[in-house]
Amino acid sequence: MGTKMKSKTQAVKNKDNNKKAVGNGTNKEYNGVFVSCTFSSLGLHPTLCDQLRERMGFEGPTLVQAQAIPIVLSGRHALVNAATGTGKTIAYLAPIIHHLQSNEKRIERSDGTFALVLVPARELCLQVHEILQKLLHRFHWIVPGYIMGGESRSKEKARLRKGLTHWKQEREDGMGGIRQIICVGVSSIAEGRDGEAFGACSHRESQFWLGHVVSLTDTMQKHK
Ligand SMILES: Nc1ncnc2c1ncn2[C@@H]1O[C@H](COP(=O)(O)OP(=O)(O)OP(=O)(O)O)[C@@H](O)[C@H]1O
Repeated sequence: MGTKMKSKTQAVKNKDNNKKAVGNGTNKEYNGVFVSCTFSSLGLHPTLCDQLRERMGFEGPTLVQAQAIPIVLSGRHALVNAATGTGKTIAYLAPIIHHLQSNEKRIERSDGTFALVLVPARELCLQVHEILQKLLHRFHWIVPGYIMGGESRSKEKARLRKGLTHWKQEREDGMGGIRQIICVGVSSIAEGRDGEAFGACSHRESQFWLGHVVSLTDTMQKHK
């Protein structure tokens, strides 16, 4: 990430909030949800765009992806609020992969964890992990993993010992060294704490917050 971290969170509210992207990935069937630009025009790496097309079957971005991806790529914090099923998962995963693969010196497992995604449910954790595995097919040096309650602790320990560049977990602990934090379903995670801040979201909407802990470029420089 070449830009300096800015302190303000950029709020992205999908104007077409009621329409869902759920489907087989064929853009033409979902007019109003998709925009006419391409993933590469948003600034994403060509290989990543290929993966989105070939592995996921996505020919172009949804509206929320087109609105959020350039903001996240620019290094700003973002709070994205849109109807469920509008494609928010790719809106935060694609920029993370873009940044992690963009360093001249490939990151290694021993460099530690760079990004953490906090999700409110086990099922979602597994879904996000599955998407990451597909998107990372041609970026084999970026290793995804997950930690969640009810799993074998020894397996989790073994995964952590080997090193995870990108991992998801259900709870917030052990965050040292992480540069990007994504909270999915912020209102459910924040419930009982400062949940009121997100009280304006209706039940048909969900949101994620993505924060840059420090500029990833600065971190990468240390490893050169
Ligand atoms: N660019 C795209 N082109 C075609 N289909 C897409 C695109 N982006 C996402 N989808 C599909 O849309 C569906 C919903 O995406 P996703 O789960 O990311 O939405 P979401 O906004 O994160 O939903 P939720 O708020 O429920 O977590 C999925 O089936 C996904 O494969």
